[in-house]
Amino acid sequence: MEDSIEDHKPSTSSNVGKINDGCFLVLKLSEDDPLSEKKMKLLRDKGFGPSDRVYLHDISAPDVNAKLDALLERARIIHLNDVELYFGPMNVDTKGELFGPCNDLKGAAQVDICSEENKGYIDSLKSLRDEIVKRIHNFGEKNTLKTKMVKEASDSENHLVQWAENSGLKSKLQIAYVEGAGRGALAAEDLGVGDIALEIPVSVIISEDLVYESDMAQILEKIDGISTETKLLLWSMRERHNIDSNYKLYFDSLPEQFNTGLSFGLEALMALDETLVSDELFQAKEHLRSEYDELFPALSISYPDSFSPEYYTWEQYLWACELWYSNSMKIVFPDGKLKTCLIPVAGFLNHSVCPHILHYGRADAETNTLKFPLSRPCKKGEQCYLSYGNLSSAHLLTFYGFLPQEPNPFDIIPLDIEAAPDCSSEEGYLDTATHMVRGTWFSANQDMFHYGLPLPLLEHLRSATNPGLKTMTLLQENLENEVTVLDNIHAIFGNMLDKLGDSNMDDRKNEKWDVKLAIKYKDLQRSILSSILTACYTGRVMVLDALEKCLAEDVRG
Ligand SMILES: C[S@@+](CC[C@H](N)C(=O)[O-])C[C@H]1O[C@@H](n2cnc3c(N)ncnc32)[C@H](O)[C@@H]1O
Repeated sequence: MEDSIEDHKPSTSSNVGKINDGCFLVLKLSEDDPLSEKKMKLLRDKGFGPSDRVYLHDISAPDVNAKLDALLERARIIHLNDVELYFGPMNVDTKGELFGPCNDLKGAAQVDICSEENKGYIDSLKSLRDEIVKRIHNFGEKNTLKTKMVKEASDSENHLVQWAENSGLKSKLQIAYVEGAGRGALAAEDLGVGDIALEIPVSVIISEDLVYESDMAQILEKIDGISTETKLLLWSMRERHNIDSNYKLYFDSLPEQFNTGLSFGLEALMALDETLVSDELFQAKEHLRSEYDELFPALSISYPDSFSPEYYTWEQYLWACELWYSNSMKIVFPDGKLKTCLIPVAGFLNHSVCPHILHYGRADAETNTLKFPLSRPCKKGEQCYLSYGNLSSAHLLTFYGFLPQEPNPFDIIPLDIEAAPDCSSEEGYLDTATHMVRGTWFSANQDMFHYGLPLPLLEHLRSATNPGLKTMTLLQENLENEVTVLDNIHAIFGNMLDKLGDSNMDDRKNEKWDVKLAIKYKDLQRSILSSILTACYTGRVMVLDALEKCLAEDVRG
């Protein structure tokens, strides 16, 4: 899984403070946040200062909602990542709506964390906390994915859980086979915000330490420039066949085949032609093949005892790559080191765009365990989802071999346009060289001058087409410019859609898992592009209507 630590580390420094005039909550934007300047601008636009306080004595029952709205709005802005920041202001400026489900949850969870740190002002904090939990609950109700259990866990999963429990695992989850995702973890009881779904002893986690303790370490040290990840990969290729391995039950529980994009056959690759994922997949596979060729057969010839040729075929190398790409997590250990790990039992957690578990990734030094706390409730029997990070469907397809069921706000289509020199604009967030679009269904603003399209892109093209024009006005020159901008966007994305070809020509009867997935991905990309074209079309109708009115008024004088 992705860099869980970076993804899940709150970018705030949040605090509960006390001075003479009372006890207060502060949500500060971290100075280390690379997006701090843009976020600061957004905070200012919304009327917030850099470190506003919310005094707890101000929070009386009827008032709690207004206070919480302000805190949440602040928290949401602080938690924006670059993609959300690019699209976000459009949502917030118009309706004060969500930036995205995960961001909203992060905002709420972060505010909630503050409340637990304080001993005084219990009533105020309690009412604030209750309201937050209520909102998280409502949010969860709207974002529940139905899981169909296919069958109960088999011996290999049960043995693994038993082994981990013998080493101290505490689990409130039940492993089972779920429809469309292999194994998954279901809540064994009703779980609430803050409950620990899993607590995993560090002793069962597979990390680089095991490589250093093995006989391979000395050989691997001699290889120039070899990464820790490759060392782990090579170690796991042999360890999976070691009948005396301490991790035998873990390796026994892994699938024989991973079915990620890296294993796509020719037909599936052809079906992906002209999609965003095509190049990414091709390059990833080329890269892995050249890495493999650099190491083998040389290592097996020089050290046949440690790198037996039967365990180090290309197919097995690819299997290990898929294992590490789809199952590893980055964890900060009690010694403070960030390590890429395989985590038995936690590896059964599936991903969701709207997950239950967001904040994990730092082992607890006191208990020497890794905890997976819930950021939103999960009812008994419901599947408990983890966030693998803010990942696009292209990435999930390539490295994990699935596409999320829910709309994914990180499914963006990038557009490389040089930023026009004069398009820095008054809006801090617009001075970007990388523009992008995503499905217009994520946009809260489909009105004139927005059309559900990203404002930075529109502003860029407006300025590039007619520099110095006062945009977003109902004046003739501006409206004519607007038509040109919409036509340009339509041409760019219409061309991309054409390249994807006719969906009726896709081989939908094909039974192969990879071809099916490839076609599903292509359909997704088509629907994003179609939504952009529809936005341009309806936008054009709106603008022409306004232009007609404008010209009629001019004629009337
Ligand atoms: C860390 S493992 C999770 C456990 C996995 N389901 C299993 O049976 O081992 C990651 C893999 O689970 C599957 N997966 C995760 N989330 C999924 C989802 N939302 N839908 C379908 N498959 C998913 C993908 O095959 C992915 O490569």
